[in-house]
Amino acid sequence: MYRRPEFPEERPFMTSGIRFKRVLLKVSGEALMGSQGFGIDVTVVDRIAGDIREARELGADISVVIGGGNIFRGVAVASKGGDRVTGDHMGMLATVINALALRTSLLKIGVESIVLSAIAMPEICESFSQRDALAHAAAGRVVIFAGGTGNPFFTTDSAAALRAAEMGAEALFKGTQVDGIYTADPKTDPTAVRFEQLTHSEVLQRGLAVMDVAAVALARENHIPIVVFSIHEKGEFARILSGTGRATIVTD
Ligand SMILES: Nc1ncnc2c1ncn2[C@@H]1O[C@H](COP(=O)(O)OP(=O)(O)O)[C@@H](O)[C@H]1O
Ligand SMILES: O=c1ccn([C@@H]2O[C@H](COP(=O)(O)OP(=O)(O)O)[C@@H](O)[C@H]2O)c(=O)[nH]1
Repeated sequence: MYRRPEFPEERPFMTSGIRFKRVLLKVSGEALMGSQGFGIDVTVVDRIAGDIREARELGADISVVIGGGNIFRGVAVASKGGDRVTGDHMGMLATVINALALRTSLLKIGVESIVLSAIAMPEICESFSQRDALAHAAAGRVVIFAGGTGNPFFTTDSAAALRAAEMGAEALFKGTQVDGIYTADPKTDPTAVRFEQLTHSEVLQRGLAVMDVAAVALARENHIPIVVFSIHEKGEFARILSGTGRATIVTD
């Protein structure tokens, strides 16, 4: 039977009325490029950092897994006949660049945070261990997980489900380009209809491709709800935590 790990110094549950106290936020890499089409738009990163601060002020403990799609995806190498593993290594390095940008934006607004990378690069940031991650979270820091799972052939969605389980998160928030899960990809199918609520099994059975299968299966196994929402809407993260806001919630 899976048991949620406890923080070393568990803080009392705040009576702030939020839906989830301990949250893992997955931030899409693609979202960070804003309208530029590539790389990092600092104004977007600053805005997302502000959203994280706002959610913390509601009483939520937040940790973050950050994507890398604004800079590099491994499939881009593989699709041109290159080596997938090398491409994935490049993609994982991209997530570290994004993590450093987010930490910079959080520090600017007075939110203490730390980058823990699944790939050791001690001159740049700390290396991931569950023990350290829990200790930093207990000390009130926003833990930013970089480097995905540290393994090729995975995605940062899978890393988000993995870290959510390791952190004992009560929910995995996927902040992405769309405001929920639809019957089909709303970017390509204008007739797609949005769901308010689904089960993990329904997401998998219907082949709803907003998140990869491995990530949804891992969240299902560990009974972690998934909340899909638009990372582009300022303040939406806090609104959903408060019980309003627009999202699709995936539960057991
Ligand atoms: N059934 C669906 N409902 C919602 N979005 C979907 C669906 N199928 C595909 N998508 C697409 O999945 C995208 C999110 O996945 P992905 O590109 O991996 O995002 P991220 O960069 O946030 O990890 C959405 O932007 C959307 O275009
Ligand atoms: O555990 C992981 C996580 C990510 N990646 C690589 O890093 C890239 C960027 O991550 P992702 O595509 O998940 O970023 P996002 O879609 O969230 O921007 C991926 O395409 C993979 O090449 C990987 O190899 N292993």
